[in-house]
Amino acid sequence: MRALKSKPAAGLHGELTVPGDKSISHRGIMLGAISEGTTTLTHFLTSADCLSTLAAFQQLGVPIERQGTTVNVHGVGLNGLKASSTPLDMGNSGTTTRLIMGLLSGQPFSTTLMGDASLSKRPMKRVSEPLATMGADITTTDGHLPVTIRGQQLHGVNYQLKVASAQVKSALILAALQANEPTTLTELLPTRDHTERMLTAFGGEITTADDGVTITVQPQPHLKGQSMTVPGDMSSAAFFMTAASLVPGSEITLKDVGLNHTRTGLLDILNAMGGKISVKSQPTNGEPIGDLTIQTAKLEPINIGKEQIPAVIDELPLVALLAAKADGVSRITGAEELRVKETDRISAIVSEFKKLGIAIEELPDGFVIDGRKPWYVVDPVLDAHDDHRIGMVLGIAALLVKTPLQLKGADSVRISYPEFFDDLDQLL
Ligand SMILES: O=C(O)C1=C[C@@H](OP(=O)(O)O)[C@@H](O)[C@H](O)C1
Ligand SMILES: C=C(OP(=O)(O)O)C(=O)O
Repeated sequence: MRALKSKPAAGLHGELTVPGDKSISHRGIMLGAISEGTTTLTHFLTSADCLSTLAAFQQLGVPIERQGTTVNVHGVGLNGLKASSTPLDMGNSGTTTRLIMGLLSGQPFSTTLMGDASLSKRPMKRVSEPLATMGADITTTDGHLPVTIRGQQLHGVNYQLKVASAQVKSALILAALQANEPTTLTELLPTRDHTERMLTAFGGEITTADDGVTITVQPQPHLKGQSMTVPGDMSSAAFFMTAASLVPGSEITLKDVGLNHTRTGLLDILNAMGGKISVKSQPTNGEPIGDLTIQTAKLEPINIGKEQIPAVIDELPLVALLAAKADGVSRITGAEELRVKETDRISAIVSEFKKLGIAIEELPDGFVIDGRKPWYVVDPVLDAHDDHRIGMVLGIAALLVKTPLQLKGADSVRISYPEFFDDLDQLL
């Protein structure tokens, strides 16, 4: 149980560089592993999820060294991975599991993947079924982990995705590299495009049509290792963007945050709600980055629907918190994907917010929140539901009440942001 900091007298102040992006850190290891030559990643995210990816590739025979947040991946090429004699442990990481399923579908050996209790409840058929259309041979346990992948020669397909998911898309892209002909994927909505951008940088041939959702991947067994600095994770910066917007008297600057447009939904939402944010973009030749300065603002309510969800999927618990202090009723719909994350995030947010007396109503695919109703603490013991993002949003919510609150499962922050509570303290 962790005692959470309650309402700070003087708001949040100061400058912070948040840890590296989780999605990009995972992909850096994976693309580095299947490339020729060394890939150096600086500002790599050393959270439990990314370390699950790092350990899995070591087990597949890839030499990888890490010193702090610098990682050297000595690529073995697409034909150099080795079978693991024991199952690969995916820990808590959906991204590791689904992307590896795509990659290993085309390898000349079998692999079994397992994971923790939360990951073992998450759906895997969304990946195994589309991969099967390419000739993959994957057995799941009732659609869940453990999963066994028996590598096959894959063929190219023309496939329409059934969920708006960057993990499913990326699994198919990694499989398509190993197919005997090109693959065309059509997304339901554009989702984060780090795999596409990074694959291009590593020498792959992948194009996205002007419609933003049709992606063509050429088979490409030869990729070349790259050096890259991982941008700060927008999904981690989001906690402090929300805190500074809501806690009176705040002004903070977040340095070198990734500003890829497929990830900046929270920035757009905060702007639409009347948030005070200034963005100083920096020139880069890779992923866009910049510094964000955020001041406290009086917020208007917002309506968010399905089209806006992918660019803010991991920040929706924070959108709920912003709505819980906005001057009116906000409605978030089209977010049923939240039910299949580390926990059912819709039900977790509703039950934890109700402990704070927040006027929130659960919908099958989102929530309705009346920010005009005053909060009152009904139960001071909050629960992270074994979900890092729920734990962190509750750590921010505590800054908005005077009553001391406790958090069960605060250790869950290790999954994406081990230094979260220390970094928050720095700004208080
Ligand atoms: O591709 C990725 O790196 C991720 C994609 C998203 O998941 P889905 O693809 O399941 O939406 C996101 O929620 C997750 O945190 C990371
Ligand atoms: C859903 C998340 O990650 P993953 O799917 O990789 O477990 C997340 O980080 O919020």
